[in-house]
Amino acid sequence: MVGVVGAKDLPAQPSEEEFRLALRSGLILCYVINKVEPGAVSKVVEGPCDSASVPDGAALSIYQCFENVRNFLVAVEQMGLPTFEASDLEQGGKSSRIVNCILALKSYNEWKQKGGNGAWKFGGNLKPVTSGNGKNFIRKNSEPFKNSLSRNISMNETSMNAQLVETENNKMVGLHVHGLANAASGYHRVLEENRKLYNQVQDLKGNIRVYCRVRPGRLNSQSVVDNIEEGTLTINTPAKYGKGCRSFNFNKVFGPSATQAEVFADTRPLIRSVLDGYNVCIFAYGQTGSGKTHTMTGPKDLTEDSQGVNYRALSDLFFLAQQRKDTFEYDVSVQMIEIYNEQVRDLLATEEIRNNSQNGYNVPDASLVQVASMYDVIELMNLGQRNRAVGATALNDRSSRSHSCLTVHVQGKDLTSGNVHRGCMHLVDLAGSERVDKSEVAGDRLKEAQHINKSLSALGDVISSLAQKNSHVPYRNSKLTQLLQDSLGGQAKTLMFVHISPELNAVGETLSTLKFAERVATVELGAAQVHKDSSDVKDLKEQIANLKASLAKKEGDQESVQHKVSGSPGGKLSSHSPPNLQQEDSFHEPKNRRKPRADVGNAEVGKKSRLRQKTQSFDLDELLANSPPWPPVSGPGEAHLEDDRDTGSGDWVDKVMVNKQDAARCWEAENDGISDAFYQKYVPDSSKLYSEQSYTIFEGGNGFETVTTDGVDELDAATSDSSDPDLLWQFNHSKLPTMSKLNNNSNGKPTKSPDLSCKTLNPLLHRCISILKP
Ligand SMILES: Nc1ncnc2c1ncn2[C@@H]1O[C@H](COP(=O)(O)OP(=O)(O)OP(=O)(O)O)[C@@H](O)[C@H]1O
Repeated sequence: MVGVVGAKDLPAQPSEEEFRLALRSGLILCYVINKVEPGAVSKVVEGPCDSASVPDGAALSIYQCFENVRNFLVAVEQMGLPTFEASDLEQGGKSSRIVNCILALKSYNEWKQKGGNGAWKFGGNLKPVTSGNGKNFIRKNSEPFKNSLSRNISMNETSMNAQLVETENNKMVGLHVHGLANAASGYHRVLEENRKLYNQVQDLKGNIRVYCRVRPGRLNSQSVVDNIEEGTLTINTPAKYGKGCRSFNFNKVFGPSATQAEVFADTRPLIRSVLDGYNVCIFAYGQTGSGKTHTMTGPKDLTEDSQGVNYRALSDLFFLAQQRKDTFEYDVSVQMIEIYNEQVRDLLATEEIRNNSQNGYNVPDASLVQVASMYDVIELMNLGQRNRAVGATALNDRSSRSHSCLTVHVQGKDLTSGNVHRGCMHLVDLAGSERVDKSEVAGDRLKEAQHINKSLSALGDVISSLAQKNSHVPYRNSKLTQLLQDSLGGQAKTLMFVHISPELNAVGETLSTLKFAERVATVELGAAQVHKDSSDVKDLKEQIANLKASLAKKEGDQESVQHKVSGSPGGKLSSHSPPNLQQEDSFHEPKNRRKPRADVGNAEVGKKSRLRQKTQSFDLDELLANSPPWPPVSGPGEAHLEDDRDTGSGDWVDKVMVNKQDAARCWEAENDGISDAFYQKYVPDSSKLYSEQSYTIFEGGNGFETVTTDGVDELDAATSDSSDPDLLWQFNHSKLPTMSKLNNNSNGKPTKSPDLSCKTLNPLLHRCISILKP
């Protein structure tokens, strides 16, 4: 009988929607009875059954229950329904089992419809007593039972008829909702398109991209996050911070349930950029314990799914490089450093290189390790992680006490044109800001916290200056800002992941973090530029090499003639030569100089044992210079240009950040005898310190020399700026003294190596040319 109702009112092959509605209203009971034969139901079962009152898969369970009561019970249990006594259902023949199963479900539905409070108990009053088919089952039963059964059935019919009416209404509502959903999805499409366009405009302007990630809340804590929608995060601010809701807009907001893969998906295009020769910086910012390390590296127990941005970025890089292998040959190497208590430390050094020097800026040699596969990278990153300064605070039992930076250098050679692209990527996990009272730190931890907060505040100052397009940007106030200078003030593509903790007790830090992040998003870096070394440049370099060789030869000849004439090494020609050029005369490159990256090798090695670790001259300047060292002159309207101009806009000079004020400081430092290796390398000519058009080059042993920009000719232009990367690379790295060498100097005073920057190159080339001119 029950089946008759179903047969009358339901189509033989209901649509998914009809099935769903029937499921919701309980009509499915009739339907299932009616459609007992396999196929009819199973087809629908595979469709969506997003019922509010009957969980997904209910239909499958109902179907299964015809076969086996135990299956039904298991399915019911799997659906999260309360279980009931199997004995209630198992007795009797197939039909009685079916009826009981159905009544059990029916009873469950009714209980749900009434609000589902308390524990559900099987409310069926049917006691199956006989075996046989359904007809026998009903016919053979006692009068009271029959009455009870027919009462039940007629009640069911009435309620089902009512439910059918409701179903009609539901259909109408369903259609209406469907229309609304369509409109909403259209609206979201428009929003998405707007956001894409907005992002494109931002890219063109070179804005720093900001993605916000909300960590899952701690157990039993109240969340301040009111709403997350695409790029908007709304925070419920408590009275203390001006009660109400405050919204923040970012390029993207990831909620607590966002997976590592989802977070990385929006970062992926940047990885492609590195291979195309752009500089990229991805850094994680946020209060301590807000999830920075989780995003950048992953949790302590790492699995493939939980790997953070660092691993995924490198993995993608190798994947893309492999995809392009027919057209490009890539060479990838990595460095890992940390800035701990304002000291830069190498995280990949296999020996203990922890700095215990007392004299301030003391940087160990940093290892640049060529990698050929993810395997290499994972090994290195594990090593780096182990070496990282980590400590427990009240807010995070594995708090990073330093800023860490994984730098990836990529050189790609276009196999067709011979052009070389150089990209560099900084992946920075900043130490978390913390309120020392909250994190309950003391002693060393307190000192660390103070350093961390100080450097983050220096970062804030830099961001403010950039946002306001100030002429002076105080990069030099911390190692962190020096490290990020290229990325914040150069033509890099920069992405900041800002992290927040959703707990109410962190709302103060959350709001200030979000305000800071909004500020960061306004910083315009100018459109990023690709770093490409064309074959023209290669020709020029060859010419320079020839000139150098000829110069060396000619000078050697002249000197020997001079010796013969004067009989002394301090002969006439020599004494008239500019003092530092005497030191640099033949451009001999030191034995330990870094090889041009093209010589380093290619990315074919894949085994652990073949990791090649090169320890080389390093300090922060070098780290910075290790990014392709020739970002071209900045685009118009950029705040940092001012600083560049101060220092002659030369890219390399830009990197060492010597501006007038800094130069003055260098000079003071020098004269005060302050042992500061950073300054020691870049000692200005005091007499020319404030001359508008003068550029300082380095002490050559006998004094200082200053080169003016006047009369820069074509050759200068070709060799002094971004177009001559390899030379700059060599000179920057070859002639700078290593910090370890500086520290080991027997008289305790650092040696001032003669240095050659792009600026020193120009007069030398002039000189080459003048000497070589007939
Ligand atoms: N999105 C997330 N999903 C799951 N767990 C997370 C998430 N973000 C952070 N956590 C967990 O929260 C804790 C703190 O995260 P994490 O160490 O990454 O914070 P942090 O910002 O790097 O802190 P600090 O600045 O002190 O180093 C860790 O146990 C981490 O696994």
